[in-house]
Amino acid sequence: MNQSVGGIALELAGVTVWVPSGERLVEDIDWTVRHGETWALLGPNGAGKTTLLSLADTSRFPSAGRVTILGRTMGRVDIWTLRAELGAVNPSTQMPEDLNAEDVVLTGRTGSVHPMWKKYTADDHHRADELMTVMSCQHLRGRQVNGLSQGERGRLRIARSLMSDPELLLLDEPATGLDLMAREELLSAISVIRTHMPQIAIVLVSHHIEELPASTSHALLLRGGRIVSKGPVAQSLTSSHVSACFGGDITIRRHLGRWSAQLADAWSRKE
Ligand SMILES: Nc1ncnc2c1ncn2[C@@H]1O[C@H](COP(=O)(O)OP(=O)(O)OP(=O)(O)O)[C@@H](O)[C@H]1O
Repeated sequence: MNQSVGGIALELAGVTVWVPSGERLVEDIDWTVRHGETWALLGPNGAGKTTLLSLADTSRFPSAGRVTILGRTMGRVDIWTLRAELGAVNPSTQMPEDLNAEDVVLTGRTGSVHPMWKKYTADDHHRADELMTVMSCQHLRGRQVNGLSQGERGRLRIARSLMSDPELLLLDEPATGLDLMAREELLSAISVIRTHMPQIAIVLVSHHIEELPASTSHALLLRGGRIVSKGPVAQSLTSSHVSACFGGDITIRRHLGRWSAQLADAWSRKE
């Protein structure tokens, strides 16, 4: 299903998730992600980010409320069909170490761990090549996974997830554990996706605002399972909201599209 920019990709309405012990992991969440938007899902440890992402990738059902993904409401749809239309990227996903990079990307076409050679057409090979260029990993084409760095693997995983032409891309802490250059290469590649796929909706989970790509258009800040702020970054990603979210007097700055955070008293001591 090809959606146009502005249409709803993901909608959570009155969503609460609780566990058998009665603990509420997220509560009263209303959240709409539209095609063409890149959302950052931010919050401290235990805020509920993974819980929200697991609702969006269909691996968890809400205890109350409604989750609608690409026009289909959870509980009324075959989740396997829906899952095939999502791009969900988790840095802990293993790739067969003996495959070369292009083959790994191709497996995204069939959603399989190992290549299903008979199913790939010349167009698939061409698309894999294009996506490796988008994610700045075309030079890795013939290299085996076991020789790739964490940053290279991260870009490859995203290229692989784009092979199914997902309308919704979910990125779980993509920059965690990367060194400075690998992080910067990954974040600029994520921004480039937007240029090539203007209609795709992207949700990216992070603890750190320094790890947000410049293309981030919206943010949802969570604390203790509840929303602190949400909406376009100019309104939601402010010093006061980030301070309330992480607990501290935090000053946010934006420079050349990217964000940085500093404790306000640390800043005043420097001056
Ligand atoms: N199955 C469970 N049973 C009980 N509590 C849980 C369960 N899963 C998660 N929690 C709790 O729910 C809260 C939210 O967890 P979640 O993993 O969504 O947070 P998070 O923002 O992703 O955290 P982190 O940044 O540390 O990954 C945490 O307090 C966590 O301990």
